[in-house]
Amino acid sequence: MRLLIRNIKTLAQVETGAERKSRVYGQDMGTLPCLDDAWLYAEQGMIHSFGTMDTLPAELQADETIDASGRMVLPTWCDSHTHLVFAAPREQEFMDRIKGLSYEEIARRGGGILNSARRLNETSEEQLFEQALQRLEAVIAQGTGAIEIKSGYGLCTEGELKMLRVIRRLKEVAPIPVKASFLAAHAFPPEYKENHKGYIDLIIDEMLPRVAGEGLADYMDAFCEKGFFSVEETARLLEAGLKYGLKPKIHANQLHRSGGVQVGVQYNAISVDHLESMGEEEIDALKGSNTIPTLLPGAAFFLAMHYQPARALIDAGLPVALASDYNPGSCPSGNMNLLLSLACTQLKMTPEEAIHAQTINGAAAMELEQQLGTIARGKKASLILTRPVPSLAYLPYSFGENWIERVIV
Ligand SMILES: N=CN[C@@H](CCC(=O)O)C(=O)O
Ligand SMILES: [Zn+2]
Repeated sequence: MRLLIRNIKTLAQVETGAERKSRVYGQDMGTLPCLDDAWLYAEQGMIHSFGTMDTLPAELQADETIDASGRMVLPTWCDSHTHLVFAAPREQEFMDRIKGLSYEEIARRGGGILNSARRLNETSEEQLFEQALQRLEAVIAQGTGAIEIKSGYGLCTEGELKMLRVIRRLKEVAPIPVKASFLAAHAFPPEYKENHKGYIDLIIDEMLPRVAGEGLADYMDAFCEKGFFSVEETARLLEAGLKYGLKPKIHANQLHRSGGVQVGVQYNAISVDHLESMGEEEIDALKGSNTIPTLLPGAAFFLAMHYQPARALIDAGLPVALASDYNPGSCPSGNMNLLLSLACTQLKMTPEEAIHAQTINGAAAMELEQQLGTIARGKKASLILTRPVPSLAYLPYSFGENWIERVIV
């Protein structure tokens, strides 16, 4: 299949140099390389060539030609943090929070993640797969071109394996890359409430060997948080994961300054995610590390918490990523277009910074930066074609409007 898109008003996030970017840091995030009045040619799903219309080769033959007059083309979104496999929504807790209960209180009363775990363990693999596939198709239609999905609602060996097998099936059928993270350390199940060591032993001695044995996970995750997994417990889990080749990618500093960022950096995590609760020490720890600070403003929005300090992280020269955190408790939306608006309005990121954070830096937070995240020769032709729009800034500006005409993955 050969595809030619011509008369593109703006082809955004292009890479023209010989060297590939692996991520974009700090103030460089403020500039988005674009070509106006452009064309793009793809063959067998890969970007073959692109340029400005005055350079379009006359002999180019295509099976499909799109006239993109007035429209923009961007790389698809890379959503590096989701909990897309779950059994049921939790709108009752949403109502409880409206009435004044906090997310932490709901969790202490056995709701929250434990509520999702009960429901998941009552649901068959087949049903979970069908529901998750529908959600995946819906987010692809909203522009997501790569996604990471976590386990973490099983909280027992069979439940965790069931979730990871669902993710494996999604990998097999999805038209986009899917990465899997093993998150048994999401909450302590009730029977281990007073025996944390017992649950961590179970994860390390029983679950991990089976997860690794079946090749079910790419990354090791843990919810490093007050009332959940301590720094010491997280360290033990990350070390165990590394022995099986699972690189860390963790939940850190959502509700408190938990030490999660520092322990993630210590174990060379691919990313530390959430970061609502940050100070200078955490930012210093990230400087000079390879760990990507991944911000999840959808969760801060939905839980009405304070937002992540994106400006301070960018000013510190860090390669900030944005991800949806799609899950039934803290962010029941995987819409990356809405996230773009939140990043600009609440985190005070510029549209250019937010686009870097949702494309190349999101790709890097899943180790997919060689395949996705920019418009570059040899990368996947994974593209968002907009409707006619006046400018790039219009995309986050017109929040809630569907400005996507077509997603090509
Ligand atoms: N905070 C931890 N985990 C998820 C939410 C899980 C849930 O509430 O179901 C998150 O990233 O926000
Ligand atoms: Zn999460």
